[in-house]
Amino acid sequence: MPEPGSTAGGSGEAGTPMIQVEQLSKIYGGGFQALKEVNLTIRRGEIFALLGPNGAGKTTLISVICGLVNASSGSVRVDGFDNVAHYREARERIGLVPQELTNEAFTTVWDTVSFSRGLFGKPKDPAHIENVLRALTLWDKRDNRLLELSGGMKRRVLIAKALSHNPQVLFLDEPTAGVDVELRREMWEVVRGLRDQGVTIILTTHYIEEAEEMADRIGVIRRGELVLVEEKAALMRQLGRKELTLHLAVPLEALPAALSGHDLVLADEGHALVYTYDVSRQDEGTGIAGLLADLEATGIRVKDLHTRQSSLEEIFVNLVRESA
Ligand SMILES: Nc1ncnc2c1ncn2[C@@H]1O[C@H](COP(=O)(O)OP(=O)(O)OP(=O)(O)O)[C@@H](O)[C@H]1O
Repeated sequence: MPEPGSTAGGSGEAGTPMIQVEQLSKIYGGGFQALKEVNLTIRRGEIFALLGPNGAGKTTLISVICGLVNASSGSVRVDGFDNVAHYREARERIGLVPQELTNEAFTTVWDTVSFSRGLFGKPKDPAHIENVLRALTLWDKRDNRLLELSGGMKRRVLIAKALSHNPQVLFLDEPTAGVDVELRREMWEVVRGLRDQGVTIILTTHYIEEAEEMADRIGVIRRGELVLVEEKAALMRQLGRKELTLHLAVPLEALPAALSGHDLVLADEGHALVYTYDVSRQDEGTGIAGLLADLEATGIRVKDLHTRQSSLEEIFVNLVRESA
């Protein structure tokens, strides 16, 4: 690992991790362990979704990475810089979007975003602030006071503030908590646009739909432990199960013994058979051919059939249940 300040440290080189978390633990004052030996590498330019139930440790993890909460043990590097020994270098690479605006109702959009940049000791850069406001379609509102803005615009102001000092990585803590569907989609567009401009994005969410829609990779945290980190597509493939529903021409009262070797359930008051199989085992065969042959041999006629892939939501629920 390059030492901070060396040629590789903070070089923004493609291929080097944006964030590296090693053996990170956090025990709060009262003795509660909120993080347990978390290891996590965030790649440059990805959208990483940290998913977990209430109280799992999501906010604690991002707070420690951002240097707002001290770790009990372990380390965090941001662009190669240790976030304790080289706090300043690490922190200036990070933008943090909190859930709500605080007490700035009478400030204008322009002033609040410019002020945020100043907090990082960065020289004024009106051209950059203009770019940020334009990218977030806030330019026309630059002279409006925050209290005059809609909920969606306020959320975009939070992002503009976090981007004001040119961070390379943006943390969004529950970016769409409590917002309507339309605004949620608008936020997703904004986040995708930022990723397209090269910003690494880490978001925490309760909404599986949000992770499914947005993320390149997904981490699932539960009781302070990172129980899974996986490419979204691979997660869907590996853990996804598919269901084949066979609608029967003549309803069955019970499952015939001849079919007991298959993973079948009688449904829809005997009008359907539901067969479940692992998508990941498709290479070895799904067992569907054998099932259809056995159905024919038993004289069961199938009227219609359809398949359904389980959603990330089901995968997530199963995962959390399994690690309970
Ligand atoms: N300052 C603190 N002192 C003691 N315990 C804390 C403190 N902050 C958080 N905790 C506890 O640590 C655990 C993790 O909290 P955290 O806020 O990180 O969870 P979260 O996953 O972000 O939850 P949510 O989705 O509800 O925001 C919780 O049990 C919480 O009560």
